[in-house]
Amino acid sequence: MGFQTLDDLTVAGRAVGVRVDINSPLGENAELADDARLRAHVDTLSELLERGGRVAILAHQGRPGGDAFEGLASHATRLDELLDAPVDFTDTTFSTAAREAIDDLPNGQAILLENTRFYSEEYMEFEPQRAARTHLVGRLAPHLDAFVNDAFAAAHRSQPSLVGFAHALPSYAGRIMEREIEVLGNVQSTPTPRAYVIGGAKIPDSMTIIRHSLDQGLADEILTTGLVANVFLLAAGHDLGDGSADVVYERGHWEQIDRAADLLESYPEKIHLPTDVAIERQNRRVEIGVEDLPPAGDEAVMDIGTDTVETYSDILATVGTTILNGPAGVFEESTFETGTRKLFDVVSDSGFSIVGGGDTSAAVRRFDITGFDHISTGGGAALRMLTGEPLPAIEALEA
Ligand SMILES: Nc1ncnc2c1ncn2[C@@H]1O[C@H](COP(=O)(O)OP(=O)(O)OP(=O)(O)O)[C@@H](O)[C@H]1O
Ligand SMILES: O=C(O)[C@H](O)COP(=O)(O)O
Repeated sequence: MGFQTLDDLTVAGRAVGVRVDINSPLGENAELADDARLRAHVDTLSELLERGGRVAILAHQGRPGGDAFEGLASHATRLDELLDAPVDFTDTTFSTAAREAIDDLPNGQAILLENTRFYSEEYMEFEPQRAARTHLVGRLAPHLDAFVNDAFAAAHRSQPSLVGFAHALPSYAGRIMEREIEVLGNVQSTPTPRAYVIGGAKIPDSMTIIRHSLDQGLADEILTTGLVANVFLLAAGHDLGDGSADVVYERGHWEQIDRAADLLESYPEKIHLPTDVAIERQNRRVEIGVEDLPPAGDEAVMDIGTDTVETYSDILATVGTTILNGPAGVFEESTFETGTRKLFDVVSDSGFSIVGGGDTSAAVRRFDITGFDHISTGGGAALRMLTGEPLPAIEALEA
């Protein structure tokens, strides 16, 4: 690995800035609705605190203008509960008060600084050298002895707190970052044959993963589900009816049908499409074979069907590794959760299994499925890593 880890860092008595990704779903009153990302960082934070570090935690929440763009007070309260050491909060990020609070931190105690994206520069992307000259990094770095980046889920952004500190201070990968790079960056070393189960709604990213994994010889089987499968079914000449076609069209994915058609032409034996699908008819789930498409009126394809789950399970029983990204259907609705629940269950029992994606992880938690070998904390970051794209925050750690 071309970067240093916590094993290389002298912690006791030193002020350590730690960038985490605790960007989380919020409830109606802007309170934390899911603490999974906070729990994921407990290992790194506890280790630094137990080793006597004075820990200043940096994080973002939401995007400027978005619904989830809120402060981090409730995140601090939850971190304080999750960690054995006290976690304070300051409602500014790099003001005099915030910097004094860092200077005054006793050994083994932490403070969470306010949402980094409250400051305009943090929502811009820079080269590390330039990011080091932003107000956020420029004002905080002199109060820190070292920087730890554990925010793998945001590693695809070259924003100041993610790449600038790495230029200004001795820098180290946190435990999440280390493990994600080890697993997602070494897919080529996992047991073969490999199946990629690709679903969900991020069609362009999914097409890129499928193309990359097949062209690089990483994938032996591609099992398509979710909206991704709908695009492949359209590319294969199936008429999905107005309901599904409208969804693909409204989300601007119409041109992705050509990419799917090219993939089917290049790899006809490796790419698998659903043989049956679930549609909504009079508020009930009805399964139909793809030969019976299109459904009536604006009925939309919302899930894969039972036969497809069985066929895919037979393939998964023969592989050494499965990489899973994206739910198999609209799992948020109980009528259409079956495909996702059953298929995820099978994947969790098959060889070595890697799961990535925010909604995918949410589905894993919702159905309480255990047994996966690696559940990535990242959505976009995991996707990019799986397609072989460099991630700026990791590159900054390696520089
Ligand atoms: N057939 C379908 N029609 C419409 N939406 C679908 C269908 N199948 C799955 N979805 C939707 O796909 C969404 C999840 O897709 P997405 O690609 O965002 O997952 P993810 O990769 O796990 O998440 P992220 O990349 O955001 O971290 C869910 O909201 C689900 O309802
Ligand atoms: O949730 C995520 O994917 C990360 O926290 C990055 O958030 P962003 O997509 O708003 O940059």
